Amino acid sequence: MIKILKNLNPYKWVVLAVVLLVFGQSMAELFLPTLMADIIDNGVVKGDIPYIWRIGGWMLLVSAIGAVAAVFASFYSSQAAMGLGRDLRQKVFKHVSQFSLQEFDEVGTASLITRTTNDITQVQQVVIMMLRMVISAPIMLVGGVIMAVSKDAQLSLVIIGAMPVLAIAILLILKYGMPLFQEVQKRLDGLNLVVRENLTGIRVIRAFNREPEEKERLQKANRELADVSIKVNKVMAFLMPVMMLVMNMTVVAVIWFGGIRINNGAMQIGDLMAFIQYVMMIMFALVMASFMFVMVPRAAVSAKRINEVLEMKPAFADDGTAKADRARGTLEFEDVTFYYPGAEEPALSNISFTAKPGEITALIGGTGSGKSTLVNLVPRFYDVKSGTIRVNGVDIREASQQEIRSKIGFVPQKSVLFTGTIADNIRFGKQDATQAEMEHAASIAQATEFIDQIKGGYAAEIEQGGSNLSGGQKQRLSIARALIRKPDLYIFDDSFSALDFKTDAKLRRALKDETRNATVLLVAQRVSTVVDADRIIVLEKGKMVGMGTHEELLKSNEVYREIALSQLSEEEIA
Ligand SMILES: Nc1ncnc2c1ncn2[C@@H]1O[C@H](COP(=O)(O)OP(=O)(O)OP(=O)(O)O)[C@@H](O)[C@H]1O
Repeated sequence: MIKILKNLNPYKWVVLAVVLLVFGQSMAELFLPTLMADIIDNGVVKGDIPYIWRIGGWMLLVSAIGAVAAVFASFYSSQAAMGLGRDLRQKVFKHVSQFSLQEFDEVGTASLITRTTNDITQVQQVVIMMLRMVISAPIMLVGGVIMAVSKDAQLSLVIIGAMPVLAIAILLILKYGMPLFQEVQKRLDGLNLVVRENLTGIRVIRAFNREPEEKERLQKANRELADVSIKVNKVMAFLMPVMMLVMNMTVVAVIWFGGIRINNGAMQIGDLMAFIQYVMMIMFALVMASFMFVMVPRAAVSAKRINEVLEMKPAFADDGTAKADRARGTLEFEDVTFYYPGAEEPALSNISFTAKPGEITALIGGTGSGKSTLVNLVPRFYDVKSGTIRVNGVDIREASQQEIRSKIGFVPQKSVLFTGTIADNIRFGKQDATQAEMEHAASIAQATEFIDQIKGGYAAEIEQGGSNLSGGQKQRLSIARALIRKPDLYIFDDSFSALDFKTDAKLRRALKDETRNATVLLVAQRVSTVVDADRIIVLEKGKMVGMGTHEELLKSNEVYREIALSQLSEEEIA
């Protein structure tokens, strides 16, 4: 929590203003009962009307000062807390954007979302409260005690008797409530996960008529969150009544003993009334403090979760400074082995090959054989366990990730588009591309045909995730997005799978010219897509079990022949 509070540094002057204002407000509140006692004892009892007017005027002035201070304190404390929240969200988001995919896998996207939103809001709320209470509660407590003792020291013994009772009650409640707060945030993560999966997977859920089951899953997560929240609130619900009980009993005791003292002539009526108000203030200060004891640990749980993200170091540093321009367009894997975090078996082992400009290197293999893993290592989404990957003749760890990625045109397995127009999405690859460059990229990607037919053409809006386009259309746009960069290295991760055979063939023909001076790494499921590749790498369970041209592999490689035979007829192969 303290670490998080250090982020309040830019708002130190605002915080100081809050401190001063709250101090002023508390002082005004402490002063009022004394003025009231004065009015009663010297004005009302003696029937001195001008005195009542005069002191009444003072009371109004003091109240007004207190009110103005309270309003400004509230304004500035909100300003500081909101600013802190905004800065924290920015900081977390910026930090997360440096993560490799390994950290994303580790924390989980749903939890990262809760941590950047709900957890930060929790901290924000507590900071508002703390800014005001941390100062006012001690002032009211100490000031209240001093004033009460000054009014009647003997009667103050009642307060000393009440305090331990209140303290024990608060401690007991906190002991049961605290562990539950952590659970609430954890379950909120769980609920977010289910909601996210349900909303993004709505088509599949409906197609498989899984709505009732999914509804049940959501209800379960929702119920679990509600249950633990209710449990927390049940415990916390005791807090207020218990405190009110202790407070009222104390007031009753004060009136009882105060009455006796007034009877004996040891105390004045106005002083007793002021005394009661001071007792109330002391008790309220304790209530405020106990609320803080409740809220602060709760926010501390959130602060811990935020810190966990902020302290998480990216699995590898992005500190390379080399320029990736030693051997333009080459891609080299040298004895590369890779494990996913926590996996016992390597996802890739001892992969070596070299690809040169103008060449197409294809990767083929069964599902789960490691094809996507291999291409994901090139833009350094993950780091290799051993071995070296070189892009343009430079070890990708020696250059910055930005430098390496600027040389790559990456088309992922699952097309991801962003809200905006078709043009925005293609220009995502190169922001300053001209209209001509964009149209050229679209035409190579075989996207012109459908863009021309869409109402609005390049200016047509794409909905969230590209939901108003077909799978093949999305794929062609993500290909155009990569082509527009004119990179040294193209990576196509199974990027032609949603295209029909005719478009697939046309696109590959157009690509051949376009990529004449670049290296192409291509993952494919279809043998027909890879037949004219210069080099086909056959993967099985993360190992290279063959490398060569289509003809060479047909003759010499059993795994490849099996894949080919399962897709092409004997005549086509011959
Ligand atoms: N993020 C991840 N964390 C842990 N293991 C993973 C992760 N991604 C993939 N794997 C595992 O690595 C292996 C290779 O997966 P990969 O996605 O590279 O296969 P693929 O050949 O591309 O398959 P497909 O053709 O089905 O896309 C699989 O066993 C998979 O379970």
